[in-house]
Amino acid sequence: MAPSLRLPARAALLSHSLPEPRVPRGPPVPPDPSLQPRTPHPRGPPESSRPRGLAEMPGPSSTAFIFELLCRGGVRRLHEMQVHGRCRFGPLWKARFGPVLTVHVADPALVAQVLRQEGPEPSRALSCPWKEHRSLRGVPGGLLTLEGEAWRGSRRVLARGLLSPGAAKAFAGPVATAVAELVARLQRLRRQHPQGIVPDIGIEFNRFGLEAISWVLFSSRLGCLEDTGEATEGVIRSVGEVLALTLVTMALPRPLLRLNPAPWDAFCRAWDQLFAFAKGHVDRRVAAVAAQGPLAKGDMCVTDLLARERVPISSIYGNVSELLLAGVDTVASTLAWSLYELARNPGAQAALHRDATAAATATALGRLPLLRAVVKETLRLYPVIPANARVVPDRDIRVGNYLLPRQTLITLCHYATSRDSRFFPVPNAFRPERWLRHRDTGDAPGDPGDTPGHPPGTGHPFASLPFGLGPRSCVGRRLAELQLHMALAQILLRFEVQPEPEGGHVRPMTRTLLAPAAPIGLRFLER
Ligand code: HEM
Repeated sequence: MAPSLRLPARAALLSHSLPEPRVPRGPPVPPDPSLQPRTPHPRGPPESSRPRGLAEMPGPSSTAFIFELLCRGGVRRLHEMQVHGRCRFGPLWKARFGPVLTVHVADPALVAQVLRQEGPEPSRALSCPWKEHRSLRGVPGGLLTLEGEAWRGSRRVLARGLLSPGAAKAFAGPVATAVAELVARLQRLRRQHPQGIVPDIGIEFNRFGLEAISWVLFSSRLGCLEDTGEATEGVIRSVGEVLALTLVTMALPRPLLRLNPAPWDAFCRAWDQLFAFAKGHVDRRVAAVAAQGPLAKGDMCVTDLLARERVPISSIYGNVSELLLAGVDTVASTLAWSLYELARNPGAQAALHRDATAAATATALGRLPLLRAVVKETLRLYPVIPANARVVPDRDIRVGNYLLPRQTLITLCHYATSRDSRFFPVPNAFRPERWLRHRDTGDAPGDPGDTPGHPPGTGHPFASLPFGLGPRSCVGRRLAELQLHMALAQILLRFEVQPEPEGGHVRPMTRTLLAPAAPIGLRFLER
């Protein structure tokens, strides 16, 4: 079990004493000019006694920022703009994203300050296109968009089903089947190519993500990984469109959006398709269970859990639609980046293959310290959610030298903090060993997962927070880690993975999530 998932413990951790940020130790940090903040503050910026107001905070002018976003492709480079913003303005700056003013926080100690002061019902946004879609259609949303008491009710049920210690066990069977189908598909695809190349592994991992999450949500076997699985491509496309259009619809000034409603219409259509798909499968499952009689606990999917708690059917639709969105590309991108890096780092791949071969059972496989370290390092370099958000609760809060008024939107710059050379020496290098202890014992207390993203000996506990933290953190974390660990281990047991000979360097791009900017092609050699 990943101890970091014990929610009450983590809530207590947040409200009382967070581990003091550690000053980086170890070898001197080679300078990385592109990533150096204007003023280095290993323990966070020093605070003056009288906090300043928002008006005094630095930041780009609104026109310059909008120009950068819309005319110079900045929406796709938002993650890089975090790094540039920190270099130019320091660890706190303000900018206008569309109609909304947001304060960027790009220092782990300041991220800790924000999270320490969030209330029991944290909010990520006052308004956003996803919420606008729900209110336009008059349908309830799910965990991603609900707030307050409604959020708390759904969160309680879903956390019990997805984050409790038994959750991973309950989903291990379906995930193992999906992994076996993925490996078989990779084998078929590699045989179709003279050099054993699969030209776009992202698509294959999207299919895997949808197959696994559909089983977990509604016990539906979709057959996404079979050769005839094209029927589900529409769902994958809809997820992609929602993600691609979210930031555009958010950043475009409202008058422009009214003049050219095409992006907004396409965005709503994509969400409608996801809701329709989810509704079909929820209805089918509810009818099947009604006909079949009471279920054993181990046979329950998320739809069953929500129905058992008498959650209204429209809220079940909203919740599973949003879980569907959250569960496909997140896992797929992380798998793609992990294999991309392992293909380019044959030493790490060979070490992981050695450990995986020696593991006697599937459980031992999932607990391999190096496997967990590979996933942590991948998520440090490519945090799926490069920027998270929080709304200041109903009172002003102090962050660094500034007093942020209630309801201010805060952008937590996770991409910038997780590539900060003060906390991760040679920050752009893939080095899973940063996360290993000398005598790493996997899941024992004190595992790096215990504190949020804290590599032993160097880092800062808030420098890499790929699943967020606190009561609003990722509810799918346990399921995601299960899928990532199982899929990576089985792929590496079966294949040696090499870069595509003609393939170049693939950069990340922001598409709401951080995704590969070009297809990742890899060569799979049978072991
Ligand atoms: C590598 C995979 C994943 C990563 C890195 C990831 C990351 C995140 C992050 C950073 C957040 C925001 C947390 C916060 O605000 O503190 C989040 C929220 C969420 N994630 Fe994930 N996620 C992943 C996979 C999944 C999966 C597989 C599911 C579905 C089962 C899922 C469902 C959700 C939901 C519903 C929320 C909103 C939680 C709430 O507001 O209460 N995620 N995720």
